[in-house]
Amino acid sequence: MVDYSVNGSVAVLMVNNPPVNALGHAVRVGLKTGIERGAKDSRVRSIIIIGKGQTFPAGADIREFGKPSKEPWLTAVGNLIKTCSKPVVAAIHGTCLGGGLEIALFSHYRIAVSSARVGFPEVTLGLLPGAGGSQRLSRLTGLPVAMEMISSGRHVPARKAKEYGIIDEIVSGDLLKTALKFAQEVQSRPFKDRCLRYKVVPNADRVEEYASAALTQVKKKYKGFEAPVACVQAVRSSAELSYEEGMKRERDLFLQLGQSGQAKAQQYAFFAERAVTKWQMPGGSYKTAKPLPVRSTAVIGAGTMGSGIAVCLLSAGLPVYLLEQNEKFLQSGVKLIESIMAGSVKLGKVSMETAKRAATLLKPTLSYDDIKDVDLVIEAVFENLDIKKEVFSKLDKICKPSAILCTNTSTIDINRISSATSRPEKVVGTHFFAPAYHMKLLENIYGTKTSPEAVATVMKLGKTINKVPVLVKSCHGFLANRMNAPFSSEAIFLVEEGASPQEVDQVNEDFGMPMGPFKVRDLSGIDISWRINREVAKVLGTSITKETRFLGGNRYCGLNDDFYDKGRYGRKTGKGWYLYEKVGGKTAVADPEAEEIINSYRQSRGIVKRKITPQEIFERQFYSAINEGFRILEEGICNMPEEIDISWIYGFSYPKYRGGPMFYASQIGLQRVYDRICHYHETCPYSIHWVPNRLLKKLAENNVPFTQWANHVSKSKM
Ligand SMILES: CC/C=C\C/C=C/C(=O)SCCNC(=O)CCNC(=O)[C@H](O)C(C)(C)COP(=O)(O)OP(=O)(O)OC[C@H]1O[C@@H](n2cnc3c(N)ncnc32)[C@H](O)[C@@H]1OP(=O)(O)O
Repeated sequence: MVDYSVNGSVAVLMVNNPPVNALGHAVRVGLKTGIERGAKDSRVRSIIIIGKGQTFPAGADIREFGKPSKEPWLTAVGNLIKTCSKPVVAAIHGTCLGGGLEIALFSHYRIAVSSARVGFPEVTLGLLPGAGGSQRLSRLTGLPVAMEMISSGRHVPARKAKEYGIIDEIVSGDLLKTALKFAQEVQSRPFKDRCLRYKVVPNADRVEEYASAALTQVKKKYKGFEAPVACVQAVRSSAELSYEEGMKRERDLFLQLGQSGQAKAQQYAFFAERAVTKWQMPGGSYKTAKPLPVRSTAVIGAGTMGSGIAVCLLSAGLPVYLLEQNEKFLQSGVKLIESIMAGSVKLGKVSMETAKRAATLLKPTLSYDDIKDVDLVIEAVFENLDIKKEVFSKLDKICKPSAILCTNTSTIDINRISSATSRPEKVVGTHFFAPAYHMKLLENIYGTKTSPEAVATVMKLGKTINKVPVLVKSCHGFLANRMNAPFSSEAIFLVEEGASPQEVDQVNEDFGMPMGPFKVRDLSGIDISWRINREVAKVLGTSITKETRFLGGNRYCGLNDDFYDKGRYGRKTGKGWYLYEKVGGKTAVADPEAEEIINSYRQSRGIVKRKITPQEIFERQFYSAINEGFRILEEGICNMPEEIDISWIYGFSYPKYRGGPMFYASQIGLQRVYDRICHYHETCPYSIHWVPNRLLKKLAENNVPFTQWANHVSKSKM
């Protein structure tokens, strides 16, 4: 795990633990032995620590967290480095993160190649640097930088790290050769004062000012997360306490966080995000299917979604033909793209260089002929089967045979769309979430005839455009919207029965959702949900009237329609479920007129308003969604609960510190969740989504641990 060799007067400790050289137990033992050996070796006058392969150690081995820790601990290894009688040089490439950066900061010198990145991402795992990083970084960088770096987990590029004082030298050429030269040079220099423990924290007298600014920022930016606050507190103690006391304070905070449910959930989410990349479908998987190259693209439809999708492709450096049916729509799409790009530059999300290049890559057009040679097309026209089929029939005639034809449908079965082409194997769903340039989920959907090659192509595309792609099998609503349907319907039913939109939103926001369902409805537009309901009715061969109480055998609430009839479409009209300060405003306040609409709706239908508890609000929304999640698993729409959880985290901004709805259910206990679902099945009749799911029942009855759930999912279609 750590290879020891001597080159002239320099010992080289090469960490060899692919893929990321994580500092698991064997590596810690190897480093300890290597340092002790180097210290004793009479040939050796300095020591290098370097990573083999793609990176310097990228942190502790996260898989060891939660298990009994085995000595030597990282701090003990670090203390050996720090007190070594010979100077130790950390030679950094790739990602020097977490425990890796701890090792580097214990070393006496740090050199790095310019492409390297350093950081303390522990906070993203619900933790803080646990081997003294919060005490040593501030001594190098000062308090504000240390507080920001540690509470954000940001990866800092080598050049910036040099500016901060973290890296001593940026080097070029072969890292080992340069490091050997550097390690020889430092042999004649005194190095005891290189030990960070003896440095004073710059501007320690301003700690109160820095800490209060940092705390205000993290509480706003990472609302609900415990770790960022603890990170600031740990760095703060580096200025307020002695080094030893600060180390103890950091340790206490680390242990507190480690025992919290948040850390467990965030570490689960880390591995879940990686698990979903290992997709499988009938006839192929990430192991067997090869993606086709995507060098050019087209987006059909320059509305809000189409323009947002174009921004994603352009930002990744892909040329995009933006196709519309008339000049007016086309120009409005181009303007929207320009304004999204300008906004992203202003927020520092996109560099000016990328924005300028994007402008040259965008090719607005009205002609299908222009897109005949592109490698991949994404259709983003109105959510209507007939219109989509018309577009796909044209694409089939025009596009080259190898082109991948994607649809950004949010609900329609891919098989119904691909039937309009002679090449259903090339048709795949790529469902973006609004706003497309911001939300990270890309729900990729395969139909019965979609080829693994087409899936491999869109899974790779997702990564290229910096999204988190999740693969699901086609069905109405797919994974995310299918689960969101009961969640969202229950919110309206709760208001119909007596809750206020504010009460429902509050429960959701207290749980950690960034916005309650009624604020979301106001944002996306009440007219949009009105129209979707009509489309659903049309597909079911019926229509919606004031008397409609059931739709497709399910309970239906017409409250949304009453708001629509009053022209209250949400933010875009300045009023919806809430009142806004202006048309397009963002500040939602309760509105007596909205309350009046709700009251008269209840009166006209003889509904007697009742008091609804926050617990009922929570359970009816989240447990109905969880029940649907189990149905999705049972039907093989996805293969593992991780795919559901990641879809909620990145598609609906579900709080990562709760892991996702399925993980959350496992923490509550499946038997309890199942019992409550049975209760609502009895007390809330007429909603198919309350029929208790069989898979859930089976897993609950057999007390199956979360990690085994996927084994009970139907794999018959693989
Ligand atoms: C007393 C306690 C003292 C100290 C506390 C120290 C705490 C820590 O160090 S916490 C860990 C801090 N480090 C991180 O959080 C880094 C996590 N990793 C990443 O961000 C990325 O993996 C990467 C930037 C390092 C590389 O990205 P990429 O090239 O895209 O690869 P993948 O993310 O797909 O990862 C490949 C493979 O490696 C597994 N993996 C990555 N990091 C770790 C890790 N720290 N421990 C264990 N395993 C790790 C990852 O799961 C992938 O595995 P699979 O191929 O099986 O999916």
